[in-house]
Amino acid sequence: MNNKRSKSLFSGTLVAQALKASIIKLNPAVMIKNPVMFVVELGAAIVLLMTVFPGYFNAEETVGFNLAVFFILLFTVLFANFAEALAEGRGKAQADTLKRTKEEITANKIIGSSVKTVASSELRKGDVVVVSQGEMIPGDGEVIDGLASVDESAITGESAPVIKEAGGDFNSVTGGTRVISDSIKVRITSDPGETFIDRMIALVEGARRQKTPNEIALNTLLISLTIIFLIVVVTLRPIAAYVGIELEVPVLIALLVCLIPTTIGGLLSAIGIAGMDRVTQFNVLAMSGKAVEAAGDINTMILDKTGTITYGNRMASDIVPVGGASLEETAAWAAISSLQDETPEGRSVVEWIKQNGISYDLSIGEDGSFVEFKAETRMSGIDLRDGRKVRKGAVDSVRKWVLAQGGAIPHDLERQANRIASDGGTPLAVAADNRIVGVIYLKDTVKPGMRERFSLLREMGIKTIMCTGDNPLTAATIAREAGVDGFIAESKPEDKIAVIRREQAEGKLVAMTGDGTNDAPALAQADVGLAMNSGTTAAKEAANMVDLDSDPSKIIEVVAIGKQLLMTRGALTTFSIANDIAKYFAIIPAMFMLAIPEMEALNIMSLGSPLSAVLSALIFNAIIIPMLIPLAMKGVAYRPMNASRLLSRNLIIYGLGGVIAPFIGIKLIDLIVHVWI
Ligand SMILES: Nc1ncnc2c1ncn2[C@@H]1O[C@H](COP(=O)(O)OP(=O)(O)OP(=O)(O)O)[C@@H](O)[C@H]1O
Ligand SMILES: [K+]
Ligand SMILES: [Mg+2]
Repeated sequence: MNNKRSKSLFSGTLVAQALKASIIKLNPAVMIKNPVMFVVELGAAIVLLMTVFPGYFNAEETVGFNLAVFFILLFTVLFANFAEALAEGRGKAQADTLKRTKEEITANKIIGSSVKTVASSELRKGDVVVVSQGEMIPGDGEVIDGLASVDESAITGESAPVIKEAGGDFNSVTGGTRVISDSIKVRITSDPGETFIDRMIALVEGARRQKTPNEIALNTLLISLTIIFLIVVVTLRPIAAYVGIELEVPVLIALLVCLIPTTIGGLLSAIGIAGMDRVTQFNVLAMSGKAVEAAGDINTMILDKTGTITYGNRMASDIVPVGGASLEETAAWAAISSLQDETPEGRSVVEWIKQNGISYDLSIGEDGSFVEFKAETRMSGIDLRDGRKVRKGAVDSVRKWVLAQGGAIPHDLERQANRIASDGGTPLAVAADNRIVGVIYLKDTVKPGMRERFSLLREMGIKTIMCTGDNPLTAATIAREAGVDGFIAESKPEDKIAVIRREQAEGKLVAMTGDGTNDAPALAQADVGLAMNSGTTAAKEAANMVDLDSDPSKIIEVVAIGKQLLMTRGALTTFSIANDIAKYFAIIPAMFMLAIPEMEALNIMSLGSPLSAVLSALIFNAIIIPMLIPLAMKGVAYRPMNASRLLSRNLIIYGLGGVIAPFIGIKLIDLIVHVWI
């Protein structure tokens, strides 16, 4: 995984800021948002009162013990606050860097036929500005005229400039990035305060962080456990009193805190924040924590062929005449149909012909009207001024088009096209008027390592479906080569949304990537929609994640990060609850030994004294929180495997580990504590 923005987890300033924040967070009005920890804080307050006014509570003999309990409880809360503050701190640091790029800049706003200099904060949706070489783009928008190379490193961290041009899928620009050559006219698409950088700042700062449904469910469980143990402990006192055992309030509070799920209660929000942070470090902006979690639960992943599974720079690598045409004739028509086709495919056709030294009469194409490539028609070409029409495109589309013109299909077309397709290439048929003259061989290569990545996804139980506008034979070849589970060929943009709906109807969660305006509905429909930063504004607004590096295959890693987040939360919950159960067995005998020394037989751990046993359990309960902070922040070690194997593995490691750890920990702490008591 690339980690361009990664900062050290425990850098000095971050720790110092987090320490300060953990004290500020002691404010009960803030603590109440974390009910488990709020109970601990309340317990600390009660014990403090008993320490300060011992006479009032009949607690003269135990002032020292009470004071110790108070401090341990206070630190338990501080440790939990520190975990959260540390997780938040990294986002805050990142937000500060972003804010610097947001400083007020001036904009050249076009009003009528004149240009007026205004502050960027005065720009509103629909305004048009000119941005020239060296200037900062004053707001998010779409290029409506011109072409420029733009340095987007302020938001992407990537120093290589990107080309932005009017029309097509590369027209969106982001405020705060810089034009480094040429000049463009930009129509502003967002009002102040709602720009991409604003959203990014809010995201990394966690300002809009809301609890996810999973977190809410887990929190409800933790609160229920807390209430149950509160009832148990409160009723324990009269029951014990009935049989003649008097249990001191601080001891009962210590028992309560040991029993309630403080470990996960203290780390829960840090785990969530750190999970989102990992996605951000990976240069992907997730609009919500919910999106990251959904990524972890994905069952089906829809991937484009061209550019996602393959490199996507489909280049003409051969031209094959059919129907008795000569190579020169075929090449000439291929070139003329591509003269104004600015797609990489179109440019590569002209380039191939030039490189192979084939000359043709350029003037034929003069004054013709260009027919742009569209995913719907799967063709591009030109209508010549003499009335003739030239097309190139997907073989079945061109075939239909020629038949509609009253033409015939050469008998060798299918053989040549199939040969190219079964090689994994894309055949483009070339037609002049009603005659098919040949086939262009567009070559594309599957990115290395795809097969391994898809088999990892399969192990995680995720089905991959490749969607392509290409013909079934090419699609099948690439699908086989890349090792995807299924494919859909000759798919139009609207077919993607149909696939998503079909999968969702079966109860599956679906992830997809996209960049075009026509991907927007599908991106919105998918549970996880990852838009490319290079893509259109519509795509970026519909998606719940944006990849700043515009690498569609990153969706695979995003899913892994989501899984890791869910696993980390599950593992630490298991560990926390297992811990509490173990502490129960350590502390209960000690409590009763306090009242009835004959119960010494229960002291199986042979702890120093009842008081030191209680304190040791409480100290262990506190320090386990900071000890687990690195794990909460970095996530548990992640290996792709199926859900049930993962569950049993984690139950063994974190469940069994959670039961054993307190016995060892408490025993060790008791050896030290006992010296003082
Ligand atoms: N510039 C072009 N001129 C004419 N036809 C083209 C051009 N580019 C692509 N095609 C044809 O149109 C088909 C659909 O292209 P499109 O870009 O929509 O899908 P794709 O790139 O093949 O698939 P994917 O959805 O995986 O990106 C291609 O398979 C090809 O046959
Ligand atoms: K606990
Ligand atoms: Mg495409």
